[in-house]
Amino acid sequence: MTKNQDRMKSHTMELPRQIVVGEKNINEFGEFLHNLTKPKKISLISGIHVKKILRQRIEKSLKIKKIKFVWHTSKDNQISTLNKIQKDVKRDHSDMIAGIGGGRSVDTAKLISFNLGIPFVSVPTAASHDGVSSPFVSVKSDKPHSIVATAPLGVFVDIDIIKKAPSRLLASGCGDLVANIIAVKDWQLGHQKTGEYYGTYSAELAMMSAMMVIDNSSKYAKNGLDARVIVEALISAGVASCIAGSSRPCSGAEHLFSHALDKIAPGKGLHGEKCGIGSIMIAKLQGQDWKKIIKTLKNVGAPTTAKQIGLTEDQIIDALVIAQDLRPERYTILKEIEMTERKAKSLAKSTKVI
Ligand SMILES: NC(=O)C1=CN([C@@H]2O[C@H](COP(=O)(O)OP(=O)(O)OC[C@H]3O[C@@H](n4cnc5c(N)ncnc54)[C@H](OP(=O)(O)O)[C@@H]3O)[C@@H](O)[C@H]2O)C=CC1
Ligand SMILES: O=C(CO)COP(=O)(O)O
Ligand SMILES: [Zn+2]
Repeated sequence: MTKNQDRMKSHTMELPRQIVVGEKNINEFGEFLHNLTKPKKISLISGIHVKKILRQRIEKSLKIKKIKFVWHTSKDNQISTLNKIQKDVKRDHSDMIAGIGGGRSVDTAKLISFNLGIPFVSVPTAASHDGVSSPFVSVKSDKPHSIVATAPLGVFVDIDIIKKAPSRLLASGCGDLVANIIAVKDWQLGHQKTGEYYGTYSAELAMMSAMMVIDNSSKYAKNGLDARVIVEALISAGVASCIAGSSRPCSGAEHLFSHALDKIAPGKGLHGEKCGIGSIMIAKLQGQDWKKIIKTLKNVGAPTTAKQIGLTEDQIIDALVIAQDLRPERYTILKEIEMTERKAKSLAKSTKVI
């Protein structure tokens, strides 16, 4: 095998075996699982709001297929919560796990699946970010970025549920998609400057998923967001990460900014909202059309200023200053400039983020 082929080999990861995106199809969840691996017992991980909405229909679909089930509640991102759920899931002796909900529940299922070596399926109930089909998990630790776990064996989406989720979550998903424009540009820069692997196909797939929002955003401003387009774009972005073997096509300096805010102002704003705001400022540093990013985010109802997500000027400035140090091995445009407080303030002001 040539050196390049070998490098390519090391850069790909498993992909979901089956992705179903339907409408009012939650009653077919049991059949989906039966066709996937014929599980005898499944551990269901969800939050309290989502469980209330879906419990009846999910249980009915499992009973029809004679799949036993145990529910587990994901209430926060704490490692202690995850460890407790993992201990309980282990006692289930199930042969499948499901993460049902937003990123928190899907991430919890993803990490427990990886730790216990039990396959999992992702059942996103909100199109809020691209972790739905990726192998990456955002764990709360001193390393504030995602780590590799395992991709879902299957992804099951009921668009009707996504549509009925709080609209803020769908807008947040758009922010995470727009971020790909910045991330790919940073990946190209890293490839030029350090010779790191650059996967054209996965980069173009990530760009395509971002353009699905950017090209349609004025239509969304008039007629509302198209949940199917956005969730399929997020799935494509997650698949792009799988193919790239890293979050590189979907995470550049704008994500470093978001992770910095996770440290500076935990709980303020959704992941995709912070990435969207970071995209505005980093686009300007990259010489990209940052005004077009503001227009897109406004069209989809995503925040474009610190104030809109309860952040102060100083928090934005501090996040820009520390961002690159959170992941020194990931080359981004922030490595090309010394981001002082003065420069950070001027950048945030000139893009109307503060
Ligand atoms: N793996 C990855 O690549 C990434 C992972 N993440 C992680 O994802 C999490 C953020 O995900 P995000 O989705 O933004 O936030 P959450 O998963 O915290 O979901 C936000 C809230 O929305 C609720 N919700 C979800 N779906 C519905 C619905 N259909 N109807 C009503 N309420 C609903 C949830 O309810 P309930 O409480 O019942 O769950 C929760 O209270 C963080 O933990 C972050 O670390 C972020 C980026 C990337
Ligand atoms: O959020 C992600 C991609 O959208 C994951 O990226 P990170 O690797 O920066 O956590
Ligand atoms: Zn993201």
